Amino acid sequence: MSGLVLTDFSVAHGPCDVLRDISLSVGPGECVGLLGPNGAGKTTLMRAALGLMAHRGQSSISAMPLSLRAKTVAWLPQTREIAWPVTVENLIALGRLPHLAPGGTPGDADKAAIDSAIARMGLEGFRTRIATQLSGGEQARVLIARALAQATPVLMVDEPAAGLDPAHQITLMQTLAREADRGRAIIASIHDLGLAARFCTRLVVLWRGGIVADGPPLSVLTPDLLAEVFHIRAHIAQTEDGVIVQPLGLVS
Ligand SMILES: Nc1ncnc2c1ncn2[C@@H]1O[C@H](COP(=O)(O)OP(=O)(O)OP(=O)(O)O)[C@@H](O)[C@H]1O
Repeated sequence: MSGLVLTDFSVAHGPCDVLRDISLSVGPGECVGLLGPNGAGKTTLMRAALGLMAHRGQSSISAMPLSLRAKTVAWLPQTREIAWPVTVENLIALGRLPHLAPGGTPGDADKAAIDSAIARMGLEGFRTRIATQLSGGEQARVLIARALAQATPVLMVDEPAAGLDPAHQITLMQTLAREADRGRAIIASIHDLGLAARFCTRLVVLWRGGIVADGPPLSVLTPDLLAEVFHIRAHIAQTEDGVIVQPLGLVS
């Protein structure tokens, strides 16, 4: 199974580099939480790595031909847009398109992948609902299910927990962690430090155009880093349920 390798990777918006000379490798089995304050470049990094934005340097994914890219990486963008009033099941089935022959229809393996994604996102009762008529959080779960149904070795998701209630946030993060356990490479931008610390195997922090920390959650989320990068202090504890990170207040 493949992952993502970025080498000397830089991205500019206009004349300014948002990201400079980043090197990052994410392999099978890793669930990487991509952290950083607003505007740090998390979305930019993922979109450029996918080949959706111009960049300098190398991305192992953007270098692939389009047909291979669609079989290699599934992408959940930050802006959840459902363009057509299709049923939930048909929308999730779109995740199988890269695997179908031109003009082909879904076979047993495709139907199994769709059913599995529906089950993992708890959407059994929504199959025949019109996707555009769902709540924001329900639509987010449908789009995550579409990405899961794509069954790619790499899953890149931009703030996947945004808009989900606590139970569905935990379900989502458990699902991502399980997908990593099964050998996928997961890259998830995430603002909730508690969810990131508890469910990700590795955290990568973007700040001022570069990676300023990269490693296991407890080694990354130090008081100094939280103060300098996020301007917060937090309670951090290792419990039998995992790492807990609770922001407490601002530091100047
Ligand atoms: N199309 C654009 N044109 C010019 N600047 C842009 C454009 N898109 C993003 N930027 C700038 O690039 C920087 C990085 O944006 P990006 O969306 O990657 O950050 P982010 O870390 O994902 O932020 P957030 O946590 O707020 O979603 C920001 O300063 C943003 O204002």
